[in-house]
Amino acid sequence: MTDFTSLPDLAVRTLGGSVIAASDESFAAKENLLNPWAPAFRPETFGPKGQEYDGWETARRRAGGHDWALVRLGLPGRIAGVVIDTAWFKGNFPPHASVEACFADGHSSPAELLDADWAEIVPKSPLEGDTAHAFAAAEPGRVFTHVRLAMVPDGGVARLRVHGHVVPNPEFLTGLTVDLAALENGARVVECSDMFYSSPDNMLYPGLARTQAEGWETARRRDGGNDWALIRLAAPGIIRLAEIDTTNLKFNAPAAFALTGFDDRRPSASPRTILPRTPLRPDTRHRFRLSSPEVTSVRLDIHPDGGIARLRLFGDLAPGTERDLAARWDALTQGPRA
Ligand SMILES: NC(=O)NC(NC(N)=O)C(=O)[O-]
Repeated sequence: MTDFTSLPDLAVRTLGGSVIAASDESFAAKENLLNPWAPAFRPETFGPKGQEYDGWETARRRAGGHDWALVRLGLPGRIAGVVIDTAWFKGNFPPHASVEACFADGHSSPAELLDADWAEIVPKSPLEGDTAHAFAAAEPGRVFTHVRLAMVPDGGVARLRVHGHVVPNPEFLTGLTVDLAALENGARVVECSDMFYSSPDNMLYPGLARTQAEGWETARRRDGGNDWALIRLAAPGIIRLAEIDTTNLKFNAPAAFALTGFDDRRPSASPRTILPRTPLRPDTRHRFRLSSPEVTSVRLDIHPDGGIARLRLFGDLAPGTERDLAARWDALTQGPRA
């Protein structure tokens, strides 16, 4: 079962993940585990420490024991599955690996995390060389903030991907005007017409897109239709400012876009136009003040096709939502908030 790989990678560096400690990284840096790009390899790149790898690689253990790496997730969430990718590690992959996860509120140090309540989410499992192994996670209903990868006994792993559902801490949403479309607040693209070049979730990532590849880009459309993406918002809310950014899309920005709102709490309610079809410029951050009705999801139509670097939908939570978010957080983190 590998369909969880379409969920966001909660550990990836571009969402704020960090390898905060490791038992050893003699051959290759622990930070490589969370690189967003596909693992690369060039043979015969021998440095003073050996062949260079785009992954985490430890020394050959001679005294027993095993190696481990401690990862702070970029975003707290429910983990559906992990991918342990041994790409390019052919004679030096670990024969076994396991993954544990824990929840820690605040900003815990590696030492403090030793006492956390660790749950095994992937039991000790055999690995192959040069292979992406997808493991469904145990405990998919709990919110976790950290994971610990164990390589038994030693070796190299190119990437650790931790796919799941973002569960935002309500403390950072309630009483504030927030980006209701931000991945970090719990929004997600749930359907789209095309993701030929890149995933539409990219539009919801934090910060600015550095290149065209960090946004959403569709193939050239030849059928007279238009591309679209449906975004489930972080929470029901009223949108006050829409920002649509075509930065880096110089020759493949859409000619125009439109936003339509839906209220999934009232399935019989008709879709509401939030912004009618509006022209777009290439390589430009466009901003529009507005006041939408209460909505739970928004469809972005782009005409006819092309790329979008970022979509931001700033607004206020609908009344009553704050209580629901707090109740969900308390239930999934198992215990009342301080
Ligand atoms: N040729 C290798 O890759 N050797 C080893 N690793 C590195 N990085 O040189 C090893 O011993 O695991």
